[in-house]
Amino acid sequence: MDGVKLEQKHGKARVRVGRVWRDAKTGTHQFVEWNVSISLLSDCLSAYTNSDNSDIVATDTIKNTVYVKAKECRQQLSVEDFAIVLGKHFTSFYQQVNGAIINIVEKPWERIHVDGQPHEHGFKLGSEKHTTEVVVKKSGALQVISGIEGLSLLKTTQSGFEGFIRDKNTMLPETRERMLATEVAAKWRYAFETLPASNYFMERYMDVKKVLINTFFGPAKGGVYSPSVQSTLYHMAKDVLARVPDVTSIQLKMPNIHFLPVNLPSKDYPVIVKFEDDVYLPTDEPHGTIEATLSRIQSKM
Ligand SMILES: O=c1[nH]c(=O)c2[nH]c(=O)[nH]c2[nH]1
Repeated sequence: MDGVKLEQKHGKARVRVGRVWRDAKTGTHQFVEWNVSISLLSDCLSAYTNSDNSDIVATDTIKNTVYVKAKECRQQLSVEDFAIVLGKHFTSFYQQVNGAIINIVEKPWERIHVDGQPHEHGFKLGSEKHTTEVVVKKSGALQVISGIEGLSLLKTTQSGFEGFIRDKNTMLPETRERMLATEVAAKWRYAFETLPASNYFMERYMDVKKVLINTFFGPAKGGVYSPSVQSTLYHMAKDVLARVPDVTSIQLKMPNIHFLPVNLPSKDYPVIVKFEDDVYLPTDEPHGTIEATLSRIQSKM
């Protein structure tokens, strides 16, 4: 049809795979669980316009390929490296495929310790998740975004919020003493040109996570004062760019999860509960939404 433009992609979402690697010498097992979503950018327009499926990679084949490639990876690898393996396969194996977008979320299985000893084959579920989005072009060009989801952080003091706009709808009192709680979701982009060495992505993930946590809390003794979620978020992003040189930009989403002071006044008695920075009502809804992206000049997120 004249005067219209068709843009399309297809793939398979939420392909779940668990992979065990067994070391026969030591008896130690490694384990990961991944949730993989794949979108292919391919020349299959006639499937849409002419009922001709001859250029389609079936989404069922896409799903099977996840298991084939998981089997072929003989050593444990990061979500980023597995996404690159998949993206390279689809863009090089199929003439029709010009690009592949791979998203993976890793479930946080952690090795269990029994009597202080790492268990050979026992794991328990942790909290925050390691994520990635990799775009592979037919030329082999790569874009890698890594991320962390569900990093729940809370401090019981060293947080306040003052000096904001006051109008007829404002009830919130100013304070220099409150709880600060959030569930950090971060995504960051890398600057590398060529494929990095193995372990690179795991190491950078640990680096970024450590900076986010250290900057949120400050020193173990005394902490650091937060004048707002916005300010703390900015310092966290700035410290990641300062301390992890390969990261060119970072996006942080930090909901402000409120802990409301509990005051129970009474008509008949002096007061039932008087708030003294001690008893709170934890709430999920509603929550503040605060997010920002910090980039080195000339990089894009
Ligand atoms: O750190 C905060 N930032 C806000 O934008 C905000 N708004 C609000 O009601 N409380 C807070 N706290």
